[in-house]
Amino acid sequence: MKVNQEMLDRAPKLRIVSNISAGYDNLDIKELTSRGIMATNTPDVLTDTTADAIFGLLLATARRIPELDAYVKAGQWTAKLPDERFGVDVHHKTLGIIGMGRIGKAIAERAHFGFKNVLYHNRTRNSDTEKELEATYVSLDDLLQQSDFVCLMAPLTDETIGLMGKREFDLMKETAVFINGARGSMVVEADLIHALQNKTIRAAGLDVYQNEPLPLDSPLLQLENVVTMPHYGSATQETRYKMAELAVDNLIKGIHRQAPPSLIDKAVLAHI
Ligand SMILES: NC(=O)C1=CN([C@@H]2O[C@H](COP(=O)(O)OP(=O)(O)OC[C@H]3O[C@@H](n4cnc5c(N)ncnc54)[C@H](O)[C@@H]3O)[C@@H](O)[C@H]2O)C=CC1
Ligand SMILES: O=C(O)C(=O)CO
Repeated sequence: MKVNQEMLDRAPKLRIVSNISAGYDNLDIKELTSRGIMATNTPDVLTDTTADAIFGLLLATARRIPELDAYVKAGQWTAKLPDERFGVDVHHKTLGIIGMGRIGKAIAERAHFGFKNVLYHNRTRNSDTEKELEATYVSLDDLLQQSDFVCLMAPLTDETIGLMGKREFDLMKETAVFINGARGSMVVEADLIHALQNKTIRAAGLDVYQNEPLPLDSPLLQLENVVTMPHYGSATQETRYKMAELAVDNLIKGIHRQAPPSLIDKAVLAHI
């Protein structure tokens, strides 16, 4: 839900907005802070769960697992699997991660022994991750040109909206797979669809979309080289419970005008 000026005008007594998600692109943080309203999110508790899901999406897309599951269940497996159904190797390839934050790093940990190289692009370099996981910092263009798998895991901001468009998909290898575990609006969806339809990239694994739930007339639903998930990254029973607990802790602290554990903009404390 968008929390913007119009909504805030209708809530003059509001003290805190407790978001149950790590991403907070739905919140106007500047406006909230200027009104002395705290804003919180639920990072960390969902990091490994989301990394598992996005890594699973990567494997499923490369090895076409959902398509082959449907093939077996439809009774089409009546002879040797035809070559056209084969997937592509993941091991000993190059993974490029855009946004080496908490979840990006957890994905890099999972890739460390399986991939040949992990490249990353981030707002700032992370020398600990470079040492620990032998990840290499590169420019965005180098990452797009060199990676066999490109995984988007940065936040949606004014800077990252539409980050992946025609120019970026054109830079990717024709054999590369694109994975989006971050936010749909970081991708110009029409350009992604064009790249997939024209096979200028091999495939995409998507957990997030420009419009959610994904509209039934989306061309993405017609493409064999797309694996979809329903914004599912953090969706396990255990993790959703931890997110709810953290959101409640944040809320109770905020109501009592105390600093919540995951306060997004600490500058707000000067206004309360
Ligand atoms: N698919 C899902 O279910 C989920 C999606 N998410 C999305 O993943 C995002 C990342 O989550 P975390 O890793 O917890 O956040 P984080 O804040 O730990 O990491 C984000 C990283 O992206 C980097 N970054 C920011 N702007 C960038 C830019 N222009 N180019 C490259 N890197 C940039 C930051 O420096 C930071 O290292 C969230 O903002 C949310 O949108 C988060 C959880 C679940
Ligand atoms: O936490 C987030 O940002 C999500 O996308 C859902 O868990």
